[in-house]
Amino acid sequence: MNRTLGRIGSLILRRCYSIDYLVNSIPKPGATYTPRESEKLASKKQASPKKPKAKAKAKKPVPPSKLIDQKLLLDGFEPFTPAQYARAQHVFRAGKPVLSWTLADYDEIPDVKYARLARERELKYSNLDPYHKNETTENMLNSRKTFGIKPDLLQPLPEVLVIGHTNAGKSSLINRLLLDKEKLKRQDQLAYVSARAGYTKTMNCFTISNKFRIVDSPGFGWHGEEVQGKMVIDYIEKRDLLKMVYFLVDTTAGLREEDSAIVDHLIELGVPFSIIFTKVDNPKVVEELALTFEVSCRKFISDDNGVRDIRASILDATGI
Ligand SMILES: Nc1nc2c(ncn2[C@@H]2O[C@H](COP(=O)(O)OP(=O)(O)OP(=O)(O)O)[C@@H](O)[C@H]2O)c(=O)[nH]1
Ligand SMILES: [Mg+2]
Repeated sequence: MNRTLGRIGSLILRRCYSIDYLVNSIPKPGATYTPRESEKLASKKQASPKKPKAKAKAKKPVPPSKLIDQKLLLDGFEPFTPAQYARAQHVFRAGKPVLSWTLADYDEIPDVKYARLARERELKYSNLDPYHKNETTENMLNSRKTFGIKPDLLQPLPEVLVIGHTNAGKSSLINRLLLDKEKLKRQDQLAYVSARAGYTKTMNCFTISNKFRIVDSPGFGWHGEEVQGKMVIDYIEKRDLLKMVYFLVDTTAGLREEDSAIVDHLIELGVPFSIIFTKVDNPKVVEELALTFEVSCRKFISDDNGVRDIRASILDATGI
């Protein structure tokens, strides 16, 4: 376990994101928060009598996290330019997500299936002896028939995949990325969310504005099923269009053995991935997580900023 963590810290972890979902535990810009000891020392001058006042003001249903604070937000992620962020927000907000496919078998992905059927057809006609070949068979061979599949589905678009343990928050994240916050009611969800582990049973692919695709996946581990895992692994191993894997780690559960195994596999395959820490609205687990990751996971970002970062990252990864 330690070996894997070390590798994540030093080599692979391209970027850490965390999503504060549902509960707003992060002080909003302009809001007050309780400074940490290090900050107090750093800014002795500013330790003005205003602070107790500020403390008294901070009456929120959920107290601000000790680790996620304004300072961390400020020196948090700056990997993208303001223009990139703005563009990402625009693309996601204006984009119309469409469910393109929902499957439990890699070979049934429309373009994969099409390629297979086309190969089979070619084989069939190439085996015909010249005497039996006629114009019709030639036409069949060269035809761009889609075998009944909507041509749009065959259009190659860059894809990103969301994976993680069951209940890690994959479908929640996808909803959060694709829908406005106000629309996050159950009836408006694109990817169904449930407290029951193992809820998503298929890989579900959403196409956004015909530009790129985001794929939700069934979780592995507790209540996950082998056959579902096979499709996800097939997809990771074979899918040329895959540009980035977003690997979700539920901070309330910590990094599990299964997580380490998948991370190892991603490393072996050389598939680019980013880790997203979910459920960071519990300050206690965040504290533990920060201790575990120490250097590599110092920065936590708020709900909106987190979503903004991931959106920008998706555009970056897909080259949109
Ligand atoms: N507090 C909190 N709860 C969350 C967060 N993200 C997801 N949840 C909850 O966690 C549970 C599981 O969320 P899902 O999005 O269905 O998780 P999943 O990874 O898609 O799960 P499977 O489809 O079963 O693999 C739901 O009850 C969500 O409301 C978060 O950031 N904070
Ligand atoms: Mg799900």
